[in-house]
Amino acid sequence: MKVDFADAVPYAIPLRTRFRGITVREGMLLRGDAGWGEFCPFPEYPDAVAAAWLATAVEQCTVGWPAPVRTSVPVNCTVPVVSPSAAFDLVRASGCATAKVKVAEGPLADDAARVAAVRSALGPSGFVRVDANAAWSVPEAVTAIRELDAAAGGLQYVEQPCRSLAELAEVRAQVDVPIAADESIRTAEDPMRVAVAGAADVAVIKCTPLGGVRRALRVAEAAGLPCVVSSALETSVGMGAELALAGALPALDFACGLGTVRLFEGDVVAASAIPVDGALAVPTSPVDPSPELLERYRMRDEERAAWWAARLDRARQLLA
Ligand SMILES: O=C(O)CCC(=O)c1ccccc1C(=O)O
Ligand SMILES: [Mg+2]
Repeated sequence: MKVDFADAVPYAIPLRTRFRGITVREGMLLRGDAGWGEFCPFPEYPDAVAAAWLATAVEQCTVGWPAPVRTSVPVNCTVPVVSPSAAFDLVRASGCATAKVKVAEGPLADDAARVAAVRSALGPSGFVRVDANAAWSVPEAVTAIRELDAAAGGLQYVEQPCRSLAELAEVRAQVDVPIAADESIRTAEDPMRVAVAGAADVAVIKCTPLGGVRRALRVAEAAGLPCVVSSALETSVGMGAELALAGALPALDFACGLGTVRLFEGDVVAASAIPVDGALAVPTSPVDPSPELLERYRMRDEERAAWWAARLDRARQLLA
C-alpha cells in the first residue's frame, strides 16, 4: 500500500456562488497504488480533524471501496443563499426532483422567499428540505421551521436547526417537520456512539470527514436512522468516495446531497459528477483526474501550496 505524498497536487477551484463562507475551494489530490484520492479539510479545521479527511483519501487511493448494492443514486440540487429568481433557475437547470436550500444566514423573510421560489421550480411533487447549519436557538428554530414549512408548501425535513443534540430533541418535540442531524454526527467526539435516535429522524452521513467509506458505513449503522449521504464540497475525485458510500448503504430512502460539483466553476475530472435526470452513477473504482484539468486548477500561489503541503505532512504524522 503506497501513497505518493511528495507529489500531491494542491488545487484551487473558484465557486460559482459563495458557499459556506468560501469562494474558492482548495485541497490536494494524491495518488496511490489504486488510483487518486482527495484531501480537502476546510482551512480552519485543526490537524486532528484533518487526519480523518486524509484517512478517506488514503482508503480511496490504496484499497478502494466495498462493493455497491446499487448503480445510481438520486441527488438533491443544493441551493446556496441566493435570490429567489437565482434559486428558481438553479433548481430548474439541475433536473433534480429534490432541492436542499441553505437558510439561516440572513433574514427569515429572505429564506421564506427563496424556499417558495424553489417549490415553484420543483412543482408540487418535488421535495424541499432546508439546512440551517446549527444557526438557530430552539425558539428561533420553532418559529422559522413553521414559517418555512408554510412557504415551501411542506418541508421534507430540516437539517441541523440547532447546535446540540438536546436542542434538536427539543425542536423535534415542538414541530411536525422531521429533523436531520448533520454536524451533530460528523463533529461528535465519537460519531460511532452519538445518541442521535431520540433527537433526529434522519442521519446525514459524509464519508470524507468520517475517515472513509468503511467507517462511514459503520457510523450509519450505529445511527440506526434512515441516512442521507451528503458531500463535503469535494471535486469529482472525492465525490467518488461519497458516491461509493451512497452505493453501498443497505438502504437509501432519500435523495443524497451529492450534486455539489455544480457549485464549482470547473472540475479536475473530465467525466464530472454532474447529475443527469437528478441522479449520479456509483463508481466502482477510484475516479482519476485528467492531467490537463489538474494543471488548469493547480494552486498557483506558492505560499499557499506550501501551507497545504505542510498540513498534509502533519495530518500524515497523526495517521501513522
Ligand atoms: O447536502 C448538500 O446538498 C450539499 C452539501 C452541503 O450542504 C455541505 C457541504 C460542505 C460542508 C457542509 C455542508 C452541509 O451539509 O452543511
Ligand atoms: Mg448540513
